[in-house]
Amino acid sequence: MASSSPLEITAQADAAIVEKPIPLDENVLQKHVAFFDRNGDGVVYPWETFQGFRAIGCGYLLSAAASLFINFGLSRKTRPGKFPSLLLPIEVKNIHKAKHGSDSGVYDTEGRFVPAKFEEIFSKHSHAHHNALTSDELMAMLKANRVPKDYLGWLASYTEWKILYVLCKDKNGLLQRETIRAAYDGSLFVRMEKERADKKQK
Ligand code: HEM
Ligand SMILES: [Ca+2]
Repeated sequence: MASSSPLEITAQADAAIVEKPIPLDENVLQKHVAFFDRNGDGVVYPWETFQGFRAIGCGYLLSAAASLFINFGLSRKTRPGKFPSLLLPIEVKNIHKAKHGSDSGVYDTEGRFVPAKFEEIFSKHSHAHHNALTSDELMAMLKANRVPKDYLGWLASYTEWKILYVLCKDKNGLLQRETIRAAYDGSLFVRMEKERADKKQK
């Protein structure tokens, strides 16, 4: 095995510590969703959502349920005009229109990343550890974000965060800050797919 030079090791460590700022004019919510646009044509069909879930290691049942639920729920909101399409396409460029209530506010109404809101997740809710959420802390955050009577928003937030937690908690049951950060811009999904493909090859 080739050994890394001290310079390379320092560079790797720096990359792990320093969070690269994302320019505010970049649409981070579109990046979150683009992973699921498997053929890159700007539209996410239910079978692409399914393939994306499978690619990051979810079982058939969860992937099937998620793709129906997500495309059914979001297609109409992102489509131009009044008429729904039976193929349930989600238009990536309009994904900000699919935002729901009772969320963290980390994506603004245009789908940009709001660093102050991201910091708030940890300043308000991570107590046991500096940069990670326990399962209980996550639940407390979801409850704190709830807008009264916004039941669909509660359900949407609950599923988003619970799936993230179940798939990506570490061996101590913690959802790390870095994992959450990478979920927002979708780089987490790319990494999970690659890790899974690498494992399969071995
Ligand atoms: C394993 C797959 C996925 C996970 C773990 C996941 C997780 C998340 C998380 C944690 C949030 C942040 C919510 C907040 O800030 O309170 C979020 C937001 C969002 N996700 Fe996903 N997501 C996944 C797949 C998808 C897919 C396939 C779509 C659509 C094609 C999608 C569309 C959205 C939208 C529109 C939001 C914004 C909600 C809002 O801020 O109101 N996500 N997701
Ligand atoms: Ca597509």
